[in-house]
Amino acid sequence: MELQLALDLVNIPEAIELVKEVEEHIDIVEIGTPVVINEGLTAVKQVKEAFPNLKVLADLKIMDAAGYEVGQASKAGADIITILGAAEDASIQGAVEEAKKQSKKVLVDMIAVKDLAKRAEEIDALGVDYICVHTGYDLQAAGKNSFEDLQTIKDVVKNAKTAIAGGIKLDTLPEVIKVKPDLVIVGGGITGQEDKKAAASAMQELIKQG
Ligand SMILES: O=C(CO)[C@H](O)[C@H](O)COP(=O)(O)O
Repeated sequence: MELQLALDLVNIPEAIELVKEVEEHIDIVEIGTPVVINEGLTAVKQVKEAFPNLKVLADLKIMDAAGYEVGQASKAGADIITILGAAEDASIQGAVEEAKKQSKKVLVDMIAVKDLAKRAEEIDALGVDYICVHTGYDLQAAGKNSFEDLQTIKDVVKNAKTAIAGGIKLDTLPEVIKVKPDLVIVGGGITGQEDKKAAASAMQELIKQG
């Protein structure tokens, strides 16, 4: 099980400072969608250059022109690129094809997908690397989470790794770990803490214990 730090509400220098604090406790650093919107793919490039030993995920949440966008993110140094589960199969296939060419990985974000089991099964057959259940900020605000959804996709996904994101904190992490995702994605649960290093370290420890 790996730990991904999601960076959403920072600029590039802040992202680099934050990763410095926690780098020994994380496996993947995510350049979040708001950061890419604000700063462009140069955020991916600069973070990858600063931390060549960490995997960098570009959270582009691709919906169309997938092959091209995966290509651009790959050029910038992303190791993993996200596409939406709601995208057309042709787009997901395009993303997978380009990622394979570039020796990169594709994570499918299932945010807003209604029939999770059916879509996860379909997407799993398209050869993606990760399928991620995700409660975004707008539904977190309404008190929702994806903990039950993780089991739903684990029941049908046979090939891809499974991942979960959305409001995971130290006190809810044990509930997530019980379902055994391959990847746990945490933003505010680390970045919103006074002692970010301690939060990341405690999460890493729980994950190691499985
Ligand atoms: O993709 C995202 C929002 O769309 C976030 O990166 C993801 O939800 C993780 O952040 P947090 O743990 O703060 O919810």
